[in-house]
Formats: sequence, C-alpha cells, structure tokens
Amino acid sequence: SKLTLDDYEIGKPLGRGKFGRVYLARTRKEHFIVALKTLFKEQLLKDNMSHQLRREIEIQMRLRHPNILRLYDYFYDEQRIFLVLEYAPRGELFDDQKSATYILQMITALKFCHKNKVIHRDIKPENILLGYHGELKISDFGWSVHTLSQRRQTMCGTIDYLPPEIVQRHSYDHNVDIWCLGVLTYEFLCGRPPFESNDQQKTYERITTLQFTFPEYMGDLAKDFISKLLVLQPKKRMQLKEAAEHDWIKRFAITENDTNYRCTNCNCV
Ligand SMILES: O=C(Cc1cc(-c2ccc3c(-c4nc5ccccc5[nH]4)n[nH]c3c2)n[nH]1)Nc1cccc(F)c1
Repeated sequence: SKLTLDDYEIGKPLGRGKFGRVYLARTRKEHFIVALKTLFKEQLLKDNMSHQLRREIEIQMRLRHPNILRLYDYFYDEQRIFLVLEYAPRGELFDDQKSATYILQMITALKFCHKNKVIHRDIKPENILLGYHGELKISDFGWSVHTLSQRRQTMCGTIDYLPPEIVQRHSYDHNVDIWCLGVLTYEFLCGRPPFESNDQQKTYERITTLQFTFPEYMGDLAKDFISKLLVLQPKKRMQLKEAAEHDWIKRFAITENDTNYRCTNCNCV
C-alpha cells in the first residue's frame, strides 16, 4: 500500500533552499534512504503550477535511467505534496566545497603568475582543465603576455568575464585577474556568470555599473568573498593573499593535507 509521511523518519535538510524544502529521510521499516521534498499546495495554486507539477511527476515517475534522478513516489496531506526522490550521496555538482577547492587552486596559480609578472587576462571556465587527480590547471596563456588588440579580445569568446577597466579601455594591471576570479567563483556556484544578458551592450553596461544579484540560496561567506573581488576600482579589489585567507576558503576548500581529502579520480591517497 501507499506509504505516507508516518512511514518516514526525517533527517537533515538537503541542498540550500535551491530546490525548496528537501530533507534526508528514510523509511522506518527498511531504512531505505531518500530525499523527501515538500511542496505547499497553497503556494502551487498561487503560482498556478499544479498542472506543471502533475506533468513533472508524470514524466519523472516514468523515466528510469542511471543518470536521471529517480522520483520513487509521491503522496499528500491537506496542505502539502511530498515527493520521494532518489538520494544522491555525492551532493550537488558545484557546491561550496568543490567551488572553494578549485578557487583556492586558482588563487595559488594566479599568485605564481603575478609573482612572475604575468597577467593571465583570460580566466574563464573554458581555460581550465583538470589533472589526473582532479587538480585544476589553468590553460591557454594566449592573451597573457602579448595581448591582442582589444577588439579581437572582445570579438571572440564570452564577454561575460571582461573587467570594467578593459570594457572601458582604461589601463589595467594584475587586478584584472582578480575580477575574473570573482566572476569565475560566481559562475561555479550559480551555473551562470553574474552579468550575463542576451545583449552584448547590456552585459557591458551591467559590468561597468556592477549590476548583479546573488541567488537566495548562496551562502553569506560566498557572497562576501565574491563582493570583495567584483569591485569596480581595480586597486580596491581584495588581493590574492587575503583571498586565500578568506573565511569562505578557510571553511570550504579542501587541500591535500585535509583529512577528508580524496582524489576524485582514483584511490591514490
Ligand atoms: O523538485 C525537483 C528537483 C529536486 C531535486 C531535489 C534534490 C535535492 C537534493 C538532493 C540530494 C542531496 N544529496 C546530497 C549529499 C550531500 C549534500 C547535499 C545533498 N543533496 N539527493 N537527492 C536530492 C534531490 N530537490 N528538488 N524535482 C521534482 C519536482 C516536482 C516533480 C518531480 F517529479 C520532480
């Protein structure tokens, strides 16, 4: 027979409110672990989302594939609808821990570049590769030493990463890499860059006027870290030394001397 809420023991909240209220849960009888999502009927009616939810439930109940998160079941009470979703043990693709770990490696790489009087100028996801042990590798120094003309730089590839001083054709220094680090951190955590727009001119305007917002699920430490990098005045941006010491990095980054350091590729440690 159909399970109800009483058949589950509720555990810790999962995710960060990105998906609404989702809790770790397990069935009282078999201790089968799931992610239990709660949706409020009133909210759904208000947003006129009931038909969409029905369709989504329909589709997700039917689709069975190792790379598609399972919807095992659903049930409801007077106020709420409950979705019994598959529990994904390794969590979100880019959470604070993975993002901070990569950003710390980016910081150490940029420190080395700047110490050697090299400004990368083109930090963005396309220019990042991963080594055998999952370590970050900045690739493509094409723009670093002999930057091509501004036009060429803005013509190819994304403009989302351009710092304001380059958009406005002012002189620039190593602080351009600090700006890009802020854009990269934002994209790692949100899955899109902060100034993205469907019109190039609009993107430039948002960059030069610092028009961006944080999604509500973003943690305060991450917001503080990014806000100290995405500063219009290059000299006012947090420097790499402080960035490496920032609480968001301290709290979430995993370095090889951490106890929970585990190579994502092999069991080499
Ligand atoms: O709403 C969602 C998407 C969704 C997925 C989730 C979700 C969130 C987190 C997890 C997790 C999970 N595992 C973790 C491990 C470590 C840290 C955090 C974790 N979160 N496992 N499964 C999940 C499932 N919440 N909401 N699907 C949905 C909605 C309506 C109808 C329907 F058929 C599906």
